[in-house]
Amino acid sequence: MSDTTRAIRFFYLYLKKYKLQFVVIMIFIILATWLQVIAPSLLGDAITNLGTYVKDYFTHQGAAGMKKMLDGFQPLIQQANLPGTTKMSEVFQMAHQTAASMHISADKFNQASAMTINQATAIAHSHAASTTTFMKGMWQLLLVYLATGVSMLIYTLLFSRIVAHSTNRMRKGLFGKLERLTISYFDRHQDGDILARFTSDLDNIQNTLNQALVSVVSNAAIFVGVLIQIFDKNITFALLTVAASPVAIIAAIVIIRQSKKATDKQQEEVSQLNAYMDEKISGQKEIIVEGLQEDSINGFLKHNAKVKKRTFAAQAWSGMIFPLMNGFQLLTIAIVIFGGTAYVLNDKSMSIATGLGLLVAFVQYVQTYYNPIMQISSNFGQLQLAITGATRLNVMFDEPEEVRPENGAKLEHINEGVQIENLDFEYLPGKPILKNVNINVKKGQMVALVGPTGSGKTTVMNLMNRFYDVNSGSIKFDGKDIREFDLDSLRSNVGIVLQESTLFDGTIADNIKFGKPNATQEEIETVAKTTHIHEFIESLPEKYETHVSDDESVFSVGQKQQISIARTILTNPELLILDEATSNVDTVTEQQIQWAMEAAIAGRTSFVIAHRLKTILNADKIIVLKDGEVIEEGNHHELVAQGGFYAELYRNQFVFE
Ligand SMILES: Nc1ncnc2c1ncn2[C@@H]1O[C@H](COP(=O)(O)OP(=O)(O)OP(=O)(O)O)[C@@H](O)[C@H]1O
Repeated sequence: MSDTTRAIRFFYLYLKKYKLQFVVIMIFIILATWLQVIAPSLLGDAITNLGTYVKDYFTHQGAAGMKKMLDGFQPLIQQANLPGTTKMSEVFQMAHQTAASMHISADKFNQASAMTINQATAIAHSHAASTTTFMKGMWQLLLVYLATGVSMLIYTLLFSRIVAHSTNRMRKGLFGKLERLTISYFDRHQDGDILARFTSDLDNIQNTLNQALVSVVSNAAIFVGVLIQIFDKNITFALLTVAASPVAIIAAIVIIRQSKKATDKQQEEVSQLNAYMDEKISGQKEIIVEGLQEDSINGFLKHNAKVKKRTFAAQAWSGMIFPLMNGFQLLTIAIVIFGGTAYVLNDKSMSIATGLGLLVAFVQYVQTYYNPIMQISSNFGQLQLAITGATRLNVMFDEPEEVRPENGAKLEHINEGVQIENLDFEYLPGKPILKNVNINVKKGQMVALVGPTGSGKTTVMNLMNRFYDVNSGSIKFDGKDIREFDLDSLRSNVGIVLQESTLFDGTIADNIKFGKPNATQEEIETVAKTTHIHEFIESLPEKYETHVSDDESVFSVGQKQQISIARTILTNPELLILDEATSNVDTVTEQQIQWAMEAAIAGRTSFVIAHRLKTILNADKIIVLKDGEVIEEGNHHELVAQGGFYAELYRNQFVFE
């Protein structure tokens, strides 16, 4: 499936809910388009009406009208030799008398005067009619502009609402998905990359839906509407209007293609720069320790220079489209004026006012015709970003989720113990990590896992609460495969203290009661006392209400682990897995961690991944792992007596410490 098809499928899934709103939006887009299309025509008509109105106005008001009227009376007035100030009724009266004295029959006189009066009345009527037509045209135009604005406002508001709702649903869906993903997804993806899906990818989709999509749909409608309208109005003028567009469209396609290539390269460079910065920010302490700041800056400058180069290229290509289309628009206006004037002058049957109206209307049409082409081409880059965004979100949505057994049994207690049987596991196909591991632990026993780095100790822990599932063999609680338990109940009964503890944004109290939000202050303080961190917390000005986060912590690494142990004890898990902190901690903290661990382990079935062997001297069982295999098993004295790998390890560490 192509990226565009996947993106369309993605948008369909999220937008199909708003079918009715889309129908209303389409109605208003079509209405606004139709109004915009007829506006130039109405403007042309108004110009024609204005011409007639002005002509009639002068005919009626000006010299020509007066002359025409007076022409009829001229011979009579001259013959009567009257002063210029005489009123028309007096003139008429006198003219009548004079005509009688000149032996002009009353009939003839009446005929002549009636002709004059009719002429004046016709002019007055024509003037009144053209005034009404002109005013009506102006009102129509005003209403059309007003209705266009209102229609655009309605569909834009409706669209904004849909966009806000749908992107909100996308964000929620994405976060929900994130929570359901397997741990291996997080192993394979950098934090920055995951975060980018929530920020830049969603932003691109939101901006495109908000601006570009409405614009593309309405502009495509306007384009079709203008085409129909111009060919309906006048074929010669319409042909003149579209004459240059094939060349314009070919030029636009070429530029858009180049622009897309340049934008892709720009984004590649931007993501490389981001990855570089991500790496340097998280490793800043090491950079300072090693005095590598200058190298770090030089590396940054190299990436930044590449981004600058690619950004310029992308901007140059995408910036070209607008002036180019503007040029085609101006060229077409010139074609319409020259070609149109020649056509109007050649067509004897067309009045000057009609010709002028057509010219004005088509100069307007050229703009309405090119505007959509310009808008669609300039929105293409934004559309491309949204397609990329939707594709990236789709990829995340398609990731496999944790397998949750339907109607899985609720785990409440572990009454007999934990059995790991013939367990094989590999993270990556063809690279076995654990090989035929067998461990049997009775309820309440403490088992220690020891072995060199990379021997698979943490991996055993990862399998115990189903971060990963075994490839073959099984892990059983009281003889029941852990894959048959409801995942939430399994995890809430398996407490894990990780080597590197995390603090969440909130107070110290919030952090301790993380796994049991309704814990009382008394319960919180009890576990803090058990893990020997209470006194330190009490020494802080705001005590348990001190604000902490993973970045701004008041705790040392060892103290963080004490908090983490307190947090785990509070949830009172049936099985405890403890990965001892390897980081250098001072002897006082080490002793406090040791006490905290002992308090956590007491009476509980537990696995301890030990790095300092003195932590596990009292373990009921010590499992020695090497290259993913159990090579020795027994308690401390038995293993020392065996004189094998463990005895060697113990001797080395003892000498070292
Ligand atoms: N997510 C992963 N994807 C692929 N390989 C992994 C992953 N996690 C660990 N490994 C590999 O599995 C092997 C066992 O790792 P594991 O973390 O279980 O060792 P460990 O005994 O706990 O080491 P350490 O004492 O250093 O914590 C190592 O070779 C490691 O590189």
